[in-house]
Amino acid sequence: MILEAKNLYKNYTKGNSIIKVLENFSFEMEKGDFVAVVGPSGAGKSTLLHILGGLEKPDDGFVLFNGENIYNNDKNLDNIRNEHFGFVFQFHYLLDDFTALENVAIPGMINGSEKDAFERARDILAKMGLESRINHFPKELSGGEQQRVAIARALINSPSVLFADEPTGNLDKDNSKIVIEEFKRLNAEGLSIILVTHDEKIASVAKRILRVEKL
Ligand SMILES: Nc1ncnc2c1ncn2[C@@H]1O[C@H](COP(=O)(O)OP(=O)(O)OP(=O)(O)O)[C@@H](O)[C@H]1O
Repeated sequence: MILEAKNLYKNYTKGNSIIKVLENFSFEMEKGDFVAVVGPSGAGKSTLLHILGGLEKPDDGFVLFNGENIYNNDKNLDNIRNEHFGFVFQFHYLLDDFTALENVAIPGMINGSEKDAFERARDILAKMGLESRINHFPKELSGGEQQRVAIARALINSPSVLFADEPTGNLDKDNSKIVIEEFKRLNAEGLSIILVTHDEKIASVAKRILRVEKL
């Protein structure tokens, strides 16, 4: 199993009230799986994705990556996140003053040489059909192109699991389609993907649908 959640609990407190988000939630994911997380607004989809991706600690329970408890120690968690996990969000968060190529290469410099990072970035962008856009700045790209650059950036350190939170939430129909095709291609190449969406049509491209309910 590449990713497992065991008996997760998560509450938030807002003033005097407690918002229960996860209660004894367990989940297993095999390598190469493609899971779409769907459910009503406020059901806890993003919270679950953040907990599974090592971005937010559960109140109780475990998250295991390749059998290892990711929240065991902070340094280990940083390593797992940087080396094995990739993230794509609804907004691309690209750096305005850097080109598409630089945006993708920069996080790749943590784990290798600058030259390698640029070569890998060029490669990934080319596979996404963005070869002619590598020297463009984010504002010179369409919404779909920007999001594909953000996906390329998430892939620069060759993650084993890609976490995506409403990656098409900000895109029109045509661009959503292009981005979703990209996820399908990456999954076909062996990447494990977990994707939050409220769009059933997008969820239908996944291998498996995980429905979360509001507690
Ligand atoms: N940091 C926080 N502090 C307090 N409450 C929070 C916090 N983060 C999330 N919540 C609450 O937890 C619940 C689950 O939120 P979450 O964003 O995970 O839901 P979601 O299913 O992703 O919703 P949406 O589809 O609207 O994005 C919501 O009621 C939300 O208001």
